[in-house]
Amino acid sequence: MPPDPSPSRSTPPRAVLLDIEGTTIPVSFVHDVLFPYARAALPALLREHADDPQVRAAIAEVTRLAPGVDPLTQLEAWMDRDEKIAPLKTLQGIAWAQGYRTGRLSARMYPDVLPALRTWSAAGIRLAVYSSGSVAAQKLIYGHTDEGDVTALFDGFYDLAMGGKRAAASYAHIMAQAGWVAADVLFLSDVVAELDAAAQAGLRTCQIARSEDGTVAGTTHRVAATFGEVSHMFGLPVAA
Ligand SMILES: CSCCC(=O)C(=O)COP(=O)(O)O
Ligand SMILES: [Mg+2]
Repeated sequence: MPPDPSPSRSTPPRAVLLDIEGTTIPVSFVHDVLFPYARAALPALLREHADDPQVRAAIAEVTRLAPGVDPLTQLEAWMDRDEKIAPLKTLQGIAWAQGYRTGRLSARMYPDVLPALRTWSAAGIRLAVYSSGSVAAQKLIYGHTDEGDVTALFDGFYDLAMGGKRAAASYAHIMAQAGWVAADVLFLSDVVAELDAAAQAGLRTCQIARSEDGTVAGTTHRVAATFGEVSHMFGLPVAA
């Protein structure tokens, strides 16, 4: 197991920054439920809500990034490649809002996540989210879980407005916005490239390798299969 490279590794982290897909929520929920829902809803959203200021701004951004291409065609191409592009993420979030509101969508969290987050939060560990999904979509997913609304656990929500998850500068921006010191913060993600970027910015890192998702454990970061293992590995309080 690689050592935790943080200079303050002997003390537990004071804050935890969390990826969503593959870390707190199964990849299958995002790919088999959320993404198809948005794909099916987007044509009507673009057709019927083109005057909504948020929709209009997102479509304008799609057109700026892909001039001369029909916006829906471009969005579908990005979805085919699971591209993390801000206007796509904004529009997906708007589409999901309706699904959550009507009760057709409810998020399944991994069973080890909430007990750990509640225990860490109760012990004063600060929690924040960093996902490619828009901040609105993050608040929706955690506002509509099978366990109810859990958004109050988090102090901050960060999305692609901070930059891409594979760029070290994005983590530096989040540290500045949150007022956190990088060495005090543990970043949890299933994706090694994201962990590499966070480590470059000075954060402590742990890969979450879920067997359900078939995540392949890397060799350059510490690896845990559950949040319970994370607690033991980093000296965080353990859920009862
Ligand atoms: C806010 S839930 C949907 C997440 C999403 O759209 C996505 O692309 C997954 O991003 P993550 O950074 O959480 O892996
Ligand atoms: Mg992920």
